[in-house]
Amino acid sequence: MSVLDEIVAGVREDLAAREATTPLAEVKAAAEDARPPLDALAALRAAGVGVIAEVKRQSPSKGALADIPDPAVLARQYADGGARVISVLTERRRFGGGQADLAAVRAAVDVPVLCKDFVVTSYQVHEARAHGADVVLLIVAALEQNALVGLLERVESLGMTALVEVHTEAEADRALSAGAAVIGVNARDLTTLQVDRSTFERIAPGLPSEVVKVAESGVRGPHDLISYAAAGADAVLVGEGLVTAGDARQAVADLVTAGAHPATPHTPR
Ligand SMILES: O=C(O)c1ccccc1NCC(=O)[C@H](O)[C@H](O)COP(=O)(O)O
Repeated sequence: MSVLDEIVAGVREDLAAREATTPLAEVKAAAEDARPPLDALAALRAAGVGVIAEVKRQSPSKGALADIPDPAVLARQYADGGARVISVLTERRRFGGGQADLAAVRAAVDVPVLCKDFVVTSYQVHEARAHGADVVLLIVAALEQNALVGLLERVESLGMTALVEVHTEAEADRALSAGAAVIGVNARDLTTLQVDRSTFERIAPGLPSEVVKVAESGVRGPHDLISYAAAGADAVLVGEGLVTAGDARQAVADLVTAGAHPATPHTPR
């Protein structure tokens, strides 16, 4: 069983427990009552290379990364530093997150918020919206094509944006045929957990120019953002490099400055 399979199996168990206590109708009603979603697509299409800053306590590859007792505090630092979107890892078993983190971050900032989880059913999409998500991650490797198409439609029908994550050219083709407008190329191989930044350089040039391209994983400082920008990134998604920085606001601001610098390559979408 791959790491991804193990994570998804745990997610399904946790999901079954939530479904047993909170019926879908209740989650849908909460989603309808939630503050309307922010336009993350517009935010990601803004000039310069944007920063998606992630609330990440721990990970399968690194174990414990940061004690984050109040994700709202960290999210405010990210927003003050100029993050365009804030990503919240809501998976519990391997990342130490939860839906409550998402709701806390949503209430604390005015930028779009990404629900970063291993979404396999529409229940989770409604749940994400109910907790204030504006963007939902869909990982191609975790989904059959019919499920990917259905979940993407569900995300968009609720007014949110789907960030569709790929690791290979074949997955990128599936994301495009599902209709993804925002594609994240994750440099972390979900089998070995190794980060190889050249994955983005290999896959991004094959994506249509109108697709928003997000480089995920492996950004440890402005030089990595600039390399990803040179390969066509519109945004970078950063977790470890920010949660382990002494000053999260400054670490985001340094990336944002690099992303906005006239010498940093970027083609407006
Ligand atoms: O981070 C992991 O170890 C990991 C393992 C298995 C599946 C997903 C994983 N991470 C999720 C992410 O995509 C990253 O949190 C995100 O891209 C930020 O990466 P980084 O800046 O390298 O922390």
